[in-house]
Amino acid sequence: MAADPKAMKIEAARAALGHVEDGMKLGLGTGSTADEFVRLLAEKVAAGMKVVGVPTSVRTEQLARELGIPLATLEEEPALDLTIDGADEIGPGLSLIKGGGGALLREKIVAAASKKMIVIADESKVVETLGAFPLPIEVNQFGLRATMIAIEEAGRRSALTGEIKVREKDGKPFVTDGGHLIVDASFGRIPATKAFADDLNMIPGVVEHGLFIGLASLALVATPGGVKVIDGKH
Ligand SMILES: O=C(CO)[C@H](O)[C@H](O)COP(=O)(O)O
Repeated sequence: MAADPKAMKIEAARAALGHVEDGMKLGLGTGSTADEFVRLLAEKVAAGMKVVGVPTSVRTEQLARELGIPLATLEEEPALDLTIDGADEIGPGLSLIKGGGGALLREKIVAAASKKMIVIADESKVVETLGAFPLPIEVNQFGLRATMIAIEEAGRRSALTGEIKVREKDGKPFVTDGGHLIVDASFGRIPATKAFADDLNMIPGVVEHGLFIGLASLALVATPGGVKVIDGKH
């Protein structure tokens, strides 16, 4: 297989398609790798496969709609069979960092409403310890400074320090589909992932964070030598 990043994303997405069965209710992730899955799924739908997709972002909704995939909201289909999504980092036990595309809140809600979550990625996303990728944290706009201070304090309790900044797009604060802001925390390696995640969950202004722990059950990781299957124990 070529080491071209786009080709690797397509191969991971193609492998995920092998887990999709007729009649499934699917969570559709967000990002360039998830987009490749949506494109391949659309080909299957055009060929007669019956599925319903629940998108994790307005972006994915638009793509899936354009390509003719039948869609529902999570209100209409609150229990899903399978979610396929990308990740920014894949760590031990299939712990993940997500939110590089700013969709982490809906991605986590949809993954939690699914019997199974499969992560698709190229091998550059697999890490020994999460944290080289700045951790996206979705926060309420109200009380932003107080929330950022509380995030710094939570970091210090886990021996984590580093820059935290409000994500911008086109020179303005990036606003999520839910109307919140994203704070990216460049804390570096996060060994005590669960303890830090729990601490972040205690901050009232934190809507959700990009640490996904215990949600993914399988990762399909494209390498130049083929797609590697990682279960929850690597
Ligand atoms: O979490 C995400 C979006 O919120 C994406 O899954 C993550 O950023 C990976 O994206 P890509 O496949 O483009 O590398």
